[in-house]
Amino acid sequence: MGTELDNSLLEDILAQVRPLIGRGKVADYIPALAEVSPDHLGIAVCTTKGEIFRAGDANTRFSIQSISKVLSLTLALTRYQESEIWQRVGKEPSGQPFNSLVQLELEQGKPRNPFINPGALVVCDMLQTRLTAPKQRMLEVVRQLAGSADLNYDRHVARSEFDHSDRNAAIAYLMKSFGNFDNDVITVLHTYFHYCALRMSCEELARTFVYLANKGHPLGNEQPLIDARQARQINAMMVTSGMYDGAGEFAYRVGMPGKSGVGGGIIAIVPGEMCIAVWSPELDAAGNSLAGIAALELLAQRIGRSIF
Ligand SMILES: NC(=O)CC[C@H](N)C(=O)O
Repeated sequence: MGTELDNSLLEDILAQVRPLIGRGKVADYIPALAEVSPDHLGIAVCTTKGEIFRAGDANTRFSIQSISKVLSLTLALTRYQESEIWQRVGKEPSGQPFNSLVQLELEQGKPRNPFINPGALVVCDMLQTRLTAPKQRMLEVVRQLAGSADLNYDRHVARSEFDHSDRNAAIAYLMKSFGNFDNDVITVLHTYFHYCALRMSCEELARTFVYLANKGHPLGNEQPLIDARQARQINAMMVTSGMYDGAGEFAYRVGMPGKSGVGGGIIAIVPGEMCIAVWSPELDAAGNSLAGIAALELLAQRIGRSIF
């Protein structure tokens, strides 16, 4: 075991990683994301008992981007048989950038996993089929999980991504050409971009995703969102695919299931114990938060946690 977890430990960790700001690059392929100041740095922890620890900009909301891919998969698991999902999307790491088209063509339009863009687009296509109002439903679920009734989409970010959607549109149309996409591409892109444009703080993220540390049980809720086995399976896929082409490095340095977004957020899970959320907008070459990974690495060392 290591140092006890408290707010001052988190403050200390942020002070240690702050000098890394300036070494990464804020995502600019979605212009609205480039408007965010690179100086933000926040961390929050939510334990399965509901204790919250925080430091820095833990309560500032930002665009969660691909962290939403975990939420869309979770929602799909509540609406579909598992076999229906896994016949359309795989469970293997891609070893490619999150928005790559190459593998998708070679593998007949079946995405490697639900955490790269093609996989998440297929999952959103499935949600579009089964939910009458997929954007509204997601908001209800996330507001409930985070305990924040005023959580919302950042329409400016969603619009900006829609205006620069050629690559994601190409991915969706390619899958449609292989028969792995049922709904209107533009409609599904719209849903997907809104999910990515959810604005949440580290504290809200840590509360929201603690169900993955708690056998599928959201905070303060007797009813599980998904079952314990499914929570374990999502964690396993986060280890292999949650950080794209940086998954190996992240497993090596941090040793926890993690999921990143190009807004600079990362969630990490210590099964049975806690969810940690970090935010620093500058990214490394794989599109993961540079200082965010460093903060998680330090925290894992200081509290002596790893799943390995
Ligand atoms: N890795 C990410 O966060 C990418 C999400 C982003 N909305 C995209 O589709 O490109």
